Formats: sequence, C-alpha cells, structure tokens
Amino acid sequence: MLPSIPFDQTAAHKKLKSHYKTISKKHLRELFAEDPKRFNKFSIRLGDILLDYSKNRINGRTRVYLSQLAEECQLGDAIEQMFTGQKINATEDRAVLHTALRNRSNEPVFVDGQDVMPEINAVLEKMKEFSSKVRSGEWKGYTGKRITDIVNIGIGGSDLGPVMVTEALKSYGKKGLQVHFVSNVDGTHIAEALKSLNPETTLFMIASKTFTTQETMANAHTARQWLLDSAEDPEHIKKHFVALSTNEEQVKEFGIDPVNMFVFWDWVGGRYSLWSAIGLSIACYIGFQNYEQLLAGAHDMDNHFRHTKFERNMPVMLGLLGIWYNNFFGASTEAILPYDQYLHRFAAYFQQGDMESNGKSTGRDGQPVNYETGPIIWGEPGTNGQHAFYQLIHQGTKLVPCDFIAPAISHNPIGDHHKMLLSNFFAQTEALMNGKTAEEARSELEAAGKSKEQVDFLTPFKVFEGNRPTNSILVKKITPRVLGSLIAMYEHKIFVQGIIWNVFSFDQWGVELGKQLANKIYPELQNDWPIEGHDSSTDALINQYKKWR
Ligand SMILES: O=P(O)(O)OC[C@H]1O[C@@H](O)[C@@H](O)[C@@H](O)[C@@H]1O
Repeated sequence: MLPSIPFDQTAAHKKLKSHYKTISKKHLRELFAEDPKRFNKFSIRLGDILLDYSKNRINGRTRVYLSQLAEECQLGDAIEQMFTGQKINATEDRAVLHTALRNRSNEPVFVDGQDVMPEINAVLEKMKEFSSKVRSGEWKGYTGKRITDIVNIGIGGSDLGPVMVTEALKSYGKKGLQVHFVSNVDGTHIAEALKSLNPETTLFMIASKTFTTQETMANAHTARQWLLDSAEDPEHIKKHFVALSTNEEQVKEFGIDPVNMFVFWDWVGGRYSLWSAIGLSIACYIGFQNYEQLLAGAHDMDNHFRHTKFERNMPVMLGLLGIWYNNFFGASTEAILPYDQYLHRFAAYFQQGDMESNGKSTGRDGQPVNYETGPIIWGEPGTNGQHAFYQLIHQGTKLVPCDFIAPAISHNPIGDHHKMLLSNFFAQTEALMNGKTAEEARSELEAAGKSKEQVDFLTPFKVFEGNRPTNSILVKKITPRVLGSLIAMYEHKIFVQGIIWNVFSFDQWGVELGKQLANKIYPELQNDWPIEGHDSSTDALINQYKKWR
C-alpha cells in the first residue's frame, strides 16, 4: 500500500514556497550568466537520449529542495512497490506491471506469489509467431489471399498507443501491409476505413481490455457484418478476427476462436498497454524484432528510473520540474512539441497517459486535495506549431512550460530539410529563454530604417519577456529502442507526479460517468416520442434531435 502524504504539508514544500519568491524574480538570462557550467549541471544523458533541462527556472538549491520533496513523499519506496508487483492501484485492488511486460532481464516478478514472467513470455512468443505469419503471407484470408490490411478496433488505451507507435515508426513499416485504426463510435470512422478495403485481405484486431466497451463492440459488430456480407460462412471469421483482451468469456461470446485470442492481465492499465498483446498491430507492422527493440528501450528506461539517484534521473527530474511550475508558478498546462513529423501523435498519446492518470482531486487518504494536480497536456509537431500557437507561448500572459523533442538524424534526409527543422528547434528554446529586450527591439527597428515615431510605436509589441522554461530532449534517431525509452520516460514522469500529489494514478473513475449516462439515454433514442425527465436543456436537445433525424 502506498503511503498517503499530503504534499503541501511536507517540509520541502515549505522550503520550495519561500525559495520560489527568490527564483521567480530571476531571469533565465541571469541564471545562465551566474553559472557557466549550467548545462553540465542540468543535463542527463542516457544512451542515445540527451535531456537538457538547464533552460528551466531553477538553480542548484531548487533541485535540492525538489529532490527532498521526492524523498519526503517516499518516491523511492513507491518505485520499488510498483516494480515488485504490489497492489498500488488500490481502488481497483490491482498491481501495476507494465514494467514486467518489457522486463527483458526476465527476472521473476511476483503478483500474489506467482511469477508473471512465464505467461508474459508465452504471449510474446504467440505474438512473434502470429506476426511473422501475417508478414510472410503464410496467414491467409478466406479465399487464400495474404493479408494486406490490418484494422485495429479499439479506443483509449487500446488505440492511442498502437496509433502513435505505428505512426512514429512508419519508416520501419512493412511494404504491402497497411495498418488502420478505428476507434470512434461515429459510424463515419469505420465507414471511411472500410471504403478502400477488401474483406478477403483484411484482418481485424479487436483490442479491448474489458471487451465490453460500447464503441469497440459496436465497431467490431459492424466489421463482422461487413466481412460476412462477402465471406458468408461464419467459419471464415477465424481467419479475419483476432482478439486482444483480458476477457476470454466475452471474446468467445463475440465468436472469436480463443486460439485467436492474445491475452493480457488486469495489472496492465489501458493507457500503459501497448507493451502487452495490445501491441500486436505494432508487431505485425514493424516486425517482431523491432517490437522487441521497443520493449528493450522501455526496459533501459525502467532500469534507469529504478536505480538512478533522483538528481540524475530523467523521469524524476521531469516530474519534479512539472510540479515546480504546476504548483509554485501556477502553470496549468504543459506542451509537448516534437520536431519530428513521425511523432505527430505523441502529444495526443500522453494527453491520455497523463490526464487520465493524474486528473484526480481525491488524495490517497480519500480526502479532497487542496492543491493543483495533473496539468493539461497538449502539443503539435514543430515547425507547424510555430505558425499556430507559439505566439501565445512567446508573448501571451500564460506560462507554458514546453518539452521540445528532436532527433539528430532524420529517416528522410532530403536536401537541407533536417538542418532547417533543427535550426528551428534550437532557435525556439533559445528565444523562449532570452526573449528580446526593448533596447534590442529598438535597435532592430532602427536598423530596418524605421522613423523615430514608428520605432516608439512598435517597440513595445516587439519586446519578448523571455524567461519561458523549456526542456530539450535531443535523441540520436527515432529508432524503436529510442522510442521505447521516450515513452517509458514520460510514463514514469507521470508516476512520479502521482506519488507526490498523493493521488492514485492507475484508476480512471472519471471516465465511467460518461459511459453510465450515455447508456441511460441510448434507449430513449429508440423511438420518436418526446421525452421528459432530464433537465430542460437536455430534454429540449433530445427532442429537437428526434424532430430532425
Ligand atoms: O480496452 P477497453 O476495456 O476497451 O477500454 C478502453 C478505454 O476505456 C476508457 O474508458 C478508459 O478507461 C481507457 O483507459 C481505456 O483504455
């Protein structure tokens, strides 16, 4: 059981609060001028990943207090509890073991006295065999043709991970094999996906931990009907449907042969499940060896997280910096800005990862927390974001701490594109830090030949305060291994913050309410009679819908 320590009552919190008064008056320019070794002090290298967090509004003392905060909140013990299979997801009475799924050391990990590694390895073996059959063409559709298209049907954690990773690793994708993702219950999603597909060569992966999620089941039934419209004989379903789930009973009931079921376990959280059977579409698309590299990269980060002291620990430092801005500077959002088009779903992925994990307001003691918890996560790839929302980051009234991510080597080295991309990556964090003073703005305008009146008028608009904090995450190349490490780094950052904010990061009760309410209204939409009984707004909206449809 995790301890419950209200973070705002710790001694470190008190120290940080008064330390904030000094630091918040300092400009990053001053901090850099004061300490020429700043980069060395505030950067961490792990294999092909370099985290530079020197452009943050901190000094050595800040880091000491932040580390004390982590100590006081017993982060070290909590990390051990997670890795060793304790039931830290207390509200669901479950262990949290996505780390075991990628435990390449194969050392035993026990849940309720039983080592989970043999069953993890058995499923991985099954995924290896299956993915190689699909990729080689040995797995055939009902007319004897090889599979050309995989459609993963799932939502939330059973969708976002595979989408993000297959996009991120597109250059490793197999030619002649496409992956598609259908998540929304909006019929448009599946209709558009099926438009270009041939039932003879399409394989559906029904990805659902519970196998009861309304959206996924609706899409799965539509897909089954679509197949049967051509294949006719339900016997053919087994060549075109596999299930990725924890719920064998429901899988059978749907009509999928248990032989075609890839299992996982209740100790795998939905948003942490791409390392489990939910990753089957990834394994088929990039090949099992590359999928194993993804797991290995995550395992590298797991080891780093578990065994490195806080001040040299990437996820710990990222988590603590997030807390510094969230709880002391009052920043309510964080942007993730990858300078890599392949990572275009990375921020969306961690929107779920972070917000579903730490978007909580009840402490682990059951009491409401009286401080801010999880931030709003958002972001888009650079340089596109620069021409969209960076204006606010540079000159708006809100503080938006940003993570900039970029690879040194591009998978598509065309002309000078990558140098241009990276010059933007470097320039942005520099500009956000330094800003532009009124004097600098004035002399620029004068140099451009503006009149004195124009210079006086324009100068205030051309001033950038700077002092905007950023992390730079420079990696050698986005390989499966590096990507695995990056994902695990953010997962653990979320863990660190959840521990310190004293919330349970691995349940998601907030998602349940919407499901319950939709299930109540759904039967009311089955006829054209006007309804009453909700509030006047909901009644009127439903009745207008019934008139128009
Ligand atoms: O994988 P299944 O069970 O279909 O759940 C899919 C998703 O459902 C949502 O309500 C959330 O709780 C997510 O965490 C989860 O990933």
